[in-house]
Amino acid sequence: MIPDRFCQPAAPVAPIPVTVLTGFLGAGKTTLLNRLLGQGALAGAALIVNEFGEVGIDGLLVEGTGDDVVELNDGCVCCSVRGDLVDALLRLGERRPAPTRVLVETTGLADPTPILAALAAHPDLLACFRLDGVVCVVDALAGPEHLAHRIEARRQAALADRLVLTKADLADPEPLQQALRTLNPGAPLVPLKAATGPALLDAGLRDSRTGRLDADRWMGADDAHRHHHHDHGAGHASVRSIALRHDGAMSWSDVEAFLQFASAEPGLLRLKGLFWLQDDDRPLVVHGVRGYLHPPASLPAWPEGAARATRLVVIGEGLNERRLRDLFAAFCGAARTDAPDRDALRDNPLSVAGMRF
Ligand SMILES: Nc1nc2c(ncn2[C@@H]2O[C@H](COP(=O)(O)OP(=O)(O)OP(=O)(O)O)[C@@H](O)[C@H]2O)c(=O)[nH]1
Repeated sequence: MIPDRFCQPAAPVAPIPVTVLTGFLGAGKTTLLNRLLGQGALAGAALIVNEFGEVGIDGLLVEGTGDDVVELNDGCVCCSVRGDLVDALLRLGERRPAPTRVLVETTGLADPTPILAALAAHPDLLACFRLDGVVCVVDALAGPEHLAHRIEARRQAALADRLVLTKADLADPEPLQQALRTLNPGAPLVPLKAATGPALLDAGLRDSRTGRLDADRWMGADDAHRHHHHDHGAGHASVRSIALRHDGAMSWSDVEAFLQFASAEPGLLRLKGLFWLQDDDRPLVVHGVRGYLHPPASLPAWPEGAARATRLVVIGEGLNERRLRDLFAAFCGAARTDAPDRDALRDNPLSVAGMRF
């Protein structure tokens, strides 16, 4: 059984979903934001717009939002103004009526991971907010170049739950689509013209409008493709996502041990997954950012229509895919002949280091 400390009681007030909108410089984040505002998809939402420079230009470009735009200028949310971001979120959390959603637009150079880490680990933020998803805007014109040469651009795209493709009118989008399929095959790719609230928001495990659990939306539906994905572009493939799946139930101690090893993997940026446990018919949701593992939480039941299976997505930089797969296989009881099994790993945790590189 899972220790009680991991079973979270139902929150008395529904946490406010937070969407992180990211994308490299000039990719079209503000354009997308204005499109969503024009459609009314962000009614009742509050926006936090971050940009470099003392004068908040983006705040002026966001149309018709009145008081609900908080500008964080002169720094980047992922580093110098992270404290300001936390303060801005906490103030929004105290507002009554509470915003229906908060959308944080990052600067084009931001690494979204520290923002996700703050949402996962800051106790006051955890009480009011939940990360709904990361939307990343990528442009067909400059995107392939940025993905090839800028680590920030690759991080943003790899961490995304939804990718929005812009400037397909200016350049053939095929090279960009190919690069994204390698980097993050699980995230749906939505053309700007088709970008709507339903296509981009509510990317979390629970649909905020219906309260329904939807594992496919959360994990990215293209599981099969990702499962069989191999590293094609060795030169620039250092940031990427890896999917793991096991169709049998696992013991809690195996899950715990696997998570301990996996969250210590160098280069880990994000880990999300559902575990099927032997002694518990409720799925266990796990969410990790960098080395921090959010306390696993049991859902009341399996999402309707979802097959019972353990499914994980691991996103990271320079991840050792082979070692991760071997670790996962070991704790699923399916160790490969030339890799240590779960008992060997438990007896001698250092043997992880000895696994193939
Ligand atoms: N032709 C064309 N232009 C676009 C498209 N999407 C965005 N743009 C233009 O690209 C420029 C940059 O778009 P923004 O929305 O300001 O990009 P951003 O990501 O917010 O930019 P930064 O805040 O500087 O990082 C603007 O001139 C947009 O009008 C598109 O799909 N097609």
